Amino acid sequence: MATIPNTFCLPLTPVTAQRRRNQRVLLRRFNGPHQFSISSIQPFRPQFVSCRKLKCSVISSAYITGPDAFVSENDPKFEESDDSLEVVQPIEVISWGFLWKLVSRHKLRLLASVLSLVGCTTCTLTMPLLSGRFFEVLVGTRPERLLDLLSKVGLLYALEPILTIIYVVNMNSIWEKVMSSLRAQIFQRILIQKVDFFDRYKVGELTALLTSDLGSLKNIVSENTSRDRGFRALSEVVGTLSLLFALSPQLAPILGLLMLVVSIIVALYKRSTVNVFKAHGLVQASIADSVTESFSAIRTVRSFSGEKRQMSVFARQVLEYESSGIKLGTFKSFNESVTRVAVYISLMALYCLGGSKVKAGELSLGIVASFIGYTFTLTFAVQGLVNTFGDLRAALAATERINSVLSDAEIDEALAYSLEKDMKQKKVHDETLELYLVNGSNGKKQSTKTRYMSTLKFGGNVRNLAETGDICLEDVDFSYPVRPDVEILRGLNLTLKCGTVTALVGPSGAGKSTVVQLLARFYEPTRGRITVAGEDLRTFDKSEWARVVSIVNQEPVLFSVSVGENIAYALPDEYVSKDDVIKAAKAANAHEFIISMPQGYDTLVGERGGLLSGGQRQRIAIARALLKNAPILILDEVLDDIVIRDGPSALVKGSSEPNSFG
Ligand SMILES: Nc1ncnc2c1ncn2[C@@H]1O[C@H](COP(=O)(O)OP(=O)(O)OP(=O)(O)O)[C@@H](O)[C@H]1O
Repeated sequence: MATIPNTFCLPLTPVTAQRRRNQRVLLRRFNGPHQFSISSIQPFRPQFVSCRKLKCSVISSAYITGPDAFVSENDPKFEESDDSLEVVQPIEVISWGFLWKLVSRHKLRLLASVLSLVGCTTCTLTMPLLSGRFFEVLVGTRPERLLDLLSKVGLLYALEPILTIIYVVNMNSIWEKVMSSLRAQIFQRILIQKVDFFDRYKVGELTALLTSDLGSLKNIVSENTSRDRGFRALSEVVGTLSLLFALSPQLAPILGLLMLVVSIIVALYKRSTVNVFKAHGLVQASIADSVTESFSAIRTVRSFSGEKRQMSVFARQVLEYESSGIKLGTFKSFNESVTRVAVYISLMALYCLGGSKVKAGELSLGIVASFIGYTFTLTFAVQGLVNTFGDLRAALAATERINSVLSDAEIDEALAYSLEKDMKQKKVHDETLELYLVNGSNGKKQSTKTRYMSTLKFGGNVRNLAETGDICLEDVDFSYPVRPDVEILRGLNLTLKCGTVTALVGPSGAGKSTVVQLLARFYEPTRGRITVAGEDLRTFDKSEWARVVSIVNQEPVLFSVSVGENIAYALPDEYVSKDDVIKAAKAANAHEFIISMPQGYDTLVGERGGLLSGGQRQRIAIARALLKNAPILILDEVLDDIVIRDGPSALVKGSSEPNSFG
């Protein structure tokens, strides 16, 4: 494993006597391969500055994710792209155009769906007509053989289910494929947001976008392919009305009126329940939120005996859910009975008017019987159609929610470009990623991307620079985007000398971890710049930069896979041999405890690594960082007794394992 030219420790707070002793150990031990320096950082007294200034400095269309790079000389690469620095309008994640683009990729299935829909509707609408004829044959007013008529009815009964299968299967397949692409696109879109986006939204809210909101969109087709819903209901309503006016212009208005009344009733029902539905949905979401919070913080709940409190919070929400559910039920029952009343009135009108016309010989018995059949067809179809409109409205609201969260949020352009570049150059060999390769509908965005991608410096350079050059923070100011009026860093100048270990010390909240986040480019300075070998970090492809920085965080997070897989995550796009994993674990002094676990490297670590101790988690995180073999290693509050061995170079923080350093 290569040496670590730049090592940056961020450990020492609060600076207790014990820790001071540890620092000395650190110093003594590092007088070998590395030089060691300690920089101190003082908390910056928060100042309230004008937000206007900060807002203006954000250039959303550029790959520069903070303000303009502070470059002493004119950089031709920046000038080339000047004309495209105008603000790009927020791009809707889900638009009609994009949906159509996804749907139209399945033209054959679409054709099969349309043809089978026409077939199904024809069968359905012919049935009441044949029932009418059946009565006429029975009473002898129609000179048709009963067997012929029954064979026609039998044919329709056989055809309709077959066509229904073709229709439902194709519609579902198209929509499932569309939804998969959409889900993948939205997941990717969330993944490439700037880090402050994740400071703004709770995980539960983001999860809801991908689950319940996209679920509403999915339902618009998957729950509306049955006979009385969606396109089938629409085609039945249109078909029935046309047929009725052709059969009997005198009776048709009765059913036309029925249709109007039923749709008004259902629409009124929907409208009056909008708020109850909304409240119901919100309570449902907050139940999910509170369940996630209770279970993920189960140890905190236990340690404070907070079970009763959590139970009471949950029960309050469940009761709210129950009460909105009961209200919905009451509305539903009114809707059902009023609709029935409308149907019965229409039937009575049909019996009276139709009966008198049959008696007067103006209308055949078969037509009146068909009309009675069409009454039910029309009622179910209209009800279904209005319900489908309700679903459509829910889907539109969900789409609006997704768009409002994601369209205005700022994508981390630098990350998006490098990810797209990797995928386009097929650097990532994974067939499942094909799902993400659907271009959005915005061509302008594409051309802006391509232009900015060309302004990034050649990626291969980054590693060389990081291995040989100092890292300098030059006059850096920083405020977190969620609290733009609180300055965390002001005018910070710091040099991390190449080939040395630098420790940053300071009181809690001074901004040490913030410096780490800036070095990792999770955030960009609000003023000033960070350079490596004199080059502004913002001129580098973000993924390339991520490859040259390894971080072990204060609270390292592990994935709920095996220990070995967690270490191998250092190189997520590459094949990592078990030998390399073991070598890294040994260097991080983690090998012994790993092999003492029941399944060794295959032991599962649980959610967020919860089945391991904090120290074990950190050792695995260090092994992961070492396997990455990045030229810059950042340790943020690594436990005092953690020892890293790394071939000729090593970093020790803490002194409780005197024999672990060779
Ligand atoms: N994501 C964030 N959004 C807004 N403010 C933040 C965020 N993270 C940290 N802060 C604030 O920034 C300040 C500096 O925090 P930072 O974590 O850098 O301190 P630190 O020196 O590393 O502290 P410690 O030694 O306790 O870890 C604190 O006041 C903190 O509240």
